[in-house]
Amino acid sequence: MSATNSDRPRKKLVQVQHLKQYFNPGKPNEVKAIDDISFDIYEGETFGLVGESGSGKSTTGRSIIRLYNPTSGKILFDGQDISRIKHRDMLEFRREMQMIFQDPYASLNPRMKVKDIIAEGLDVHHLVKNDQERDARVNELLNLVGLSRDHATRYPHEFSGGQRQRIGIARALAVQPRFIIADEPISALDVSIQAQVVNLLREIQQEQNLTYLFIAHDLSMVKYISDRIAVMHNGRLMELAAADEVYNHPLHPYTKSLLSAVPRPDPMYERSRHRTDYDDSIEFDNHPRTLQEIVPGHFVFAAADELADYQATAEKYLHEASALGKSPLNA
Ligand SMILES: Nc1ncnc2c1ncn2[C@@H]1O[C@H](COP(=O)(O)OP(=O)(O)OP(=O)(O)O)[C@@H](O)[C@H]1O
Repeated sequence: MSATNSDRPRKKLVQVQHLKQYFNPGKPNEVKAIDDISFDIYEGETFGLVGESGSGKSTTGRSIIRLYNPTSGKILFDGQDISRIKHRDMLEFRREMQMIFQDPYASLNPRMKVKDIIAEGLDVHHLVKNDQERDARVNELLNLVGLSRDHATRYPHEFSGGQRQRIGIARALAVQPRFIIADEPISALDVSIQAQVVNLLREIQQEQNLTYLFIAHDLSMVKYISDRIAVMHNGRLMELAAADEVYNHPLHPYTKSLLSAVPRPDPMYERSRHRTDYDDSIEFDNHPRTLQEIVPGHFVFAAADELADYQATAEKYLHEASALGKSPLNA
C-alpha cells in the first residue's frame, strides 16, 4: 500500500467541496448524478471510490478531470480552483491528471499503432523534440508496464485484455501525471489478470509517487489497493474511512450491505455470510443528513439523532481492537 505514514505531512492534492453534478438540470429528466459530495485526496495515496452501478462514481471522476462543468461546488487541484476554469486553460491540468478507463477494448483506437497511442499525450503537450526521442520514450514506457519494444508497431487487436490495459496505463503515464483516475480499470479483465494489473499500478505508484482515485463497483479488490475508501450511493457519500476500517468495521447500513455481497477466503465467515439488503427509504425520511466524523478519520452520512448509535458502535470496535492489541485507527 502507498504512502499514508502518519509521520509524513499529508498534502491535499485534490479537494472536492460540495460538488453537485446534475444532468438536464431543471428539466423533467433531471438526474442528480452527484448531490453534494466533499472529500480530499492526499498526495501519494490511493483513494477508492466504491458503489453500485449508477451511484455516480464515473461522474465524480469525470467532473474532477473537468469533462463536465460542475453544477455547483468546487474542485481544487494542488490548491488551485479548477472548477470554473475554461477548457483551454485546463490543458496544463490535463497533463497532470490522467484517466485509465474500464474497457481496454473501447478506449484504444483500433486504427492506431501502439506507439502512436502511447505517444499521443507526448505530441499534444510537445514533450519530445524528435522521432528518436519519441520512440525512446515509448520504449521506456512499454518496459515500465511489462511490455516489450516489439509491441510498439502492433495494433490493439493483437493484444489480450490485460495487455491492452497495460497500453492504457503507458498512455496515461507518458505525460508524467501526478494524479490518475482509474475508472474500474480491472472490471473487464479475467480474475487471474486483475491482480497483475493492480500490482503493476501499485509498483508504478511507489516509483513515481502517484496519487490515485480508484473507482470500483465492489469492495473485494479495492480494499487491497486503497488507503482510504469512500462508499457512494445515489450521488452521495455514505461512508469514508481508512480501507481496513470500511472493510472490517463498517458503520453505515449501505456499506454493510455492499460488504455482505463480497465473498471472503474464510470458511467460518462464509458459513455465516448472508446478503443484507439496504432499504434506502431511510435517506428520504426528511432527517437532514451530512457526512459526519464519528471517530477520527471515519465519516458516515448521518442525521443528528443517529450520531450516538454510530459512535457507540465505533467505540465498541475500538475496544475490541485494543483488546486484540491492534492499532484502532489508521486513518
Ligand atoms: N451524460 C449523462 N447524461 C445524463 N445522465 C447521465 C450522464 N452520465 C451519467 N448519467 C446518469 O448519472 C447517474 C450516475 O452515473 P455514473 O455513470 O456516474 O454512475 P456509476 O456509479 O459510475 O455507474 P457505472 O458503474 O454503471 O458507470 C446515472 O443515473 C446515469 O444514468
